[in-house]
Amino acid sequence: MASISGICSSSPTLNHQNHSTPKRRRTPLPSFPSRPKPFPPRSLAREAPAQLSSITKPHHAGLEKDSRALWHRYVEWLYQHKELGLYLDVSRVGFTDEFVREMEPGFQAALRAMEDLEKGAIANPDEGRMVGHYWLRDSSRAPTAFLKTQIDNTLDAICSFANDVVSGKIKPPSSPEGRFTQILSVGIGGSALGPQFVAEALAPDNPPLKIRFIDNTDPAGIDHQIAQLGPELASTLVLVISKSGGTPETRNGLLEVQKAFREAGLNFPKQGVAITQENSLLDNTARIEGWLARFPMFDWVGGRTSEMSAVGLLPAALQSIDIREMLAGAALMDEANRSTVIRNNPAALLALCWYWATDGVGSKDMVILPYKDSLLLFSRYLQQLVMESLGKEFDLDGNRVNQGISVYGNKGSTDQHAYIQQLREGVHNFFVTFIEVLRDRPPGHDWELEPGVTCGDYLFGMLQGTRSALYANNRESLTVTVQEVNPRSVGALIALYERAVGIYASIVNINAYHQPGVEAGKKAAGEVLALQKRVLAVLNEASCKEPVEPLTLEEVADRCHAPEDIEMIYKIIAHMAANDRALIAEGNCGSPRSIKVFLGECNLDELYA
Ligand SMILES: O=P(O)(O)OC[C@H]1O[C@](O)(CO)[C@@H](O)[C@@H]1O
Repeated sequence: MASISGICSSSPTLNHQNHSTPKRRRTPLPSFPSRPKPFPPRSLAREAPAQLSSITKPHHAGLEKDSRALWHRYVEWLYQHKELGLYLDVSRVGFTDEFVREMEPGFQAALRAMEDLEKGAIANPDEGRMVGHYWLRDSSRAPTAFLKTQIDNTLDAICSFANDVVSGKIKPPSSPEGRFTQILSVGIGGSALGPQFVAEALAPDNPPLKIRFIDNTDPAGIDHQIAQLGPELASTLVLVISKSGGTPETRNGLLEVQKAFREAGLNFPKQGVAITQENSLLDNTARIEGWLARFPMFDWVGGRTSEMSAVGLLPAALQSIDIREMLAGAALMDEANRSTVIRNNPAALLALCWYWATDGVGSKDMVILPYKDSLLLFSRYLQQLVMESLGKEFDLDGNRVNQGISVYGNKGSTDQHAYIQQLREGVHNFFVTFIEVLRDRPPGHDWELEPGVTCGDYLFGMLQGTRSALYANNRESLTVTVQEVNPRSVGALIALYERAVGIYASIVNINAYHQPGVEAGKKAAGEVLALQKRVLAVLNEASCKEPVEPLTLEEVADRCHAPEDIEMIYKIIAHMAANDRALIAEGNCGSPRSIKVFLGECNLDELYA
């Protein structure tokens, strides 16, 4: 059907790479810049601490280098959560006692704001919403009995559904195996990143159901996931996850999966599960079509803090991950984070270090380096949690602040052989968070690959060596240590960062719980697709003429009444030409003015519609 001529058959301009390292404005900083004034915390606790004057970094020559003094600082500031076996070492961040004193009133106000938030205050003023992800792991804190019951009932429903699927009580309609063997999770952003991180961190080597993800509207990526499932599509449970129930990428993923089911002669509704807000488009579709199950996503849980809702818990439970342990770890961490003493409150300590390291304006990037393969996706998970929460143009008073902290990372020691060279010696625009896991392997599995040395000792040595080498060059770092990667520690890590983000946002006076910037891109994407429809209509009209009338790009733009959109029209045509779309583009894509375009087929129905 498609006919392409000229060299327009390969799209010259459309491939924009997604880099995991976000681009950011580089602000030249003197080696020890003045601290900006901390913004008086507002949001919920509106009182501005009177003594928050300018907070300045002392003009000493560098970080503490005397090893005894450093050891003293390490011991003095080391945070330990005994029950969780979690430590936070902030000794390699150079904040001073004076800085902590000056920040104290701001932190107290932020902690009061957090207390109000947990009691059900409208903490997301723009959207008029409560922010209740903390209730998910301790429903007794929910502000009403109704919400408590909703949380408890949903958790019970998740556990019972997962048990029934894993045990084979709930069966796929036409699988020879007689039980579900695969999960295909369709969702994006907060509806994918938590489940991906947790699956990578905690799924057993042979889970009862293996999980794979469609988290984009990339047709090749979708095809790949479906092809990998092969005949097991018949025993695949499809989780469609979307809080709003209307996200285009997720809708497209669903439509593509439904098409694959039709082509395989399978009955999609009997294998489909929706996780979404009540009465969303997705919820209504699932209800009307009679999908296998539906689980609620609550209005008061944001996408990026939804890992402990059905969004994260259902996929985890289906992989036999102990979700009650995850919740327990998060609840213990939440409790610790309610301390009003900064040094006893790990989330506040993190926020304090972020403020110090980034001057409270995001002047340095947060590099997350877990020394454990299973925590590989933690940095990607945190990228959304931190950047979507803190990356805001305006503060709560409407001042333009362009806040945020850029997050990237991968894993150690792998990154030693990639970008650590630059961290040690290159541009000084970051601080590092090491994630250390004390237990190398399950007990009884270790062996010495050299006398007295195990593989895990090497990993440990690499972490310690990198930390020391960075510090020696005045590069600041934090270290979070856990005993092992298990549901409890992963729950605690998620809770730690969720709260640190909330506290930090309060300190810099921004709304951490909305994402107005995302809408601009979504709206623009919608406009491009609308323009594409107009381009097709104009081309159809010209192509239905006798003889066919090939059009230049200028002519297409004029007839679309969109001369200002000519570049976008060129890109639309190049994209369609590269994709066999019954479009004939003659000329050279490298010289857009030479292009003439028409359709290989004339659609009279559309013309006279
Ligand atoms: O769960 P939904 O409504 O499909 O949204 C997915 C993601 O899209 C965003 O709204 C941003 O576009 C995220 O905040 C969210 O996690």
